Amino acid sequence: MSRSFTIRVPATSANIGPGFDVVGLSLSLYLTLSVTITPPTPAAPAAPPVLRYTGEGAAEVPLDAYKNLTTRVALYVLRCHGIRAFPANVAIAVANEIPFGRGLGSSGAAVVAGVLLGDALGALRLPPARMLDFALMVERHPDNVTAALVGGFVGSYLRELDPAATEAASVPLSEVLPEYPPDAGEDWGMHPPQPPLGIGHYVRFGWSESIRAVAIIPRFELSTAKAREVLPLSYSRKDLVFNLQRLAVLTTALAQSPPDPELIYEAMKDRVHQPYRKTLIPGLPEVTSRINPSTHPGLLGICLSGAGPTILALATGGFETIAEDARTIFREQGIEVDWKLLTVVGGSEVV
Ligand SMILES: Nc1ncnc2c1ncn2[C@@H]1O[C@H](COP(=O)(O)OP(=O)(O)OP(=O)(O)O)[C@@H](O)[C@H]1O
Ligand SMILES: N[C@@H](CCO)C(=O)O
Repeated sequence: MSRSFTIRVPATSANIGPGFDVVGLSLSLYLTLSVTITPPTPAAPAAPPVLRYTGEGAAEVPLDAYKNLTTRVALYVLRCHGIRAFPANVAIAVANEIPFGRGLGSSGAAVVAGVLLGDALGALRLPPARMLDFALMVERHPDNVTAALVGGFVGSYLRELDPAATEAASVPLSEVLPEYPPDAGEDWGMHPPQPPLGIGHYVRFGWSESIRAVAIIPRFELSTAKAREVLPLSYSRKDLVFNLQRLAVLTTALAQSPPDPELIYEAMKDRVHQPYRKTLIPGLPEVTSRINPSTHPGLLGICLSGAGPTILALATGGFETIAEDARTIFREQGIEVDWKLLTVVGGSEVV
């Protein structure tokens, strides 16, 4: 008897202005994996996983299960539990709505989908906290993966680990997710580094039902790695206090009904990452200053989504005007955009 299940993981927007590497929001675009496992028969003998892929990223994503990010994460989870290989005859049809490298958490979704896939294929029944540990061994900042896993508006921190656990959690990614060579022997990669217990901890904040997210998505990719390279290693006390003050207010202000635009617009300003990323995203300062609650009724606040280049506008109305005016500002810089009106959704599901 064949077995089928579906994994659905939402897009996410990290930071929301001042909450760099801390807060994330799950949004209504999905990475969906439809998985079927068929037991081998004499007519259909055991075969390695077959991946099919449609939607965002289809032209560039590897379909070899030993190279694809999601299936490599699944294999990492399986091997950490002593399971050498994928079950025979696994077919995975991926449908992806989350654009790659735009600041909408595509890699976080792929990693979370991989953890859920490994858990389901190995019948491991890992609790969510342990799943988060596995996701954090691959994507080292917690904001996207936590929101993608548990859903909603979420804040998270990484626990301070003892020296042994710190070492375990800081092994190079190439050791966690090795490129499985085609000629690898049976035992190759069988002893990957185990995640320490309880790396990430989170809390879900309230969210006002009236708030929607307008994602203004430039038609170019910006890798998170590149957008992190431009950030300084240290910050002034003034800039850190600027962000802490705003983040403390923002986490409660977005739950209030009705939400207060004056409070939220100021609370979504940032001095930790956006000022440095403007060199990679022409038009960023203009969009976030020229679109404000005075010029655009309904707007609450506006920020870079994750590492960019997407801009996230939180609003209770005036969505189309906000998006079209952002389009005009980006066009002045020679950048074309698409936009989507999104809602805040629940976390990942396996059904
Ligand atoms: N569904 C997927 N399957 C396989 N690989 C993926 C998938 N989604 C994303 N990736 C990989 O992740 C890369 C994008 O990750 P990156 O961290 O640079 O951006 P992002 O996650 O979209 O943005 P951000 O982290 O700022 O929200 C892609 O180029 C691709 O290599
Ligand atoms: N907090 C991360 C999110 C990337 O998805 C960053 O801004 O680099």
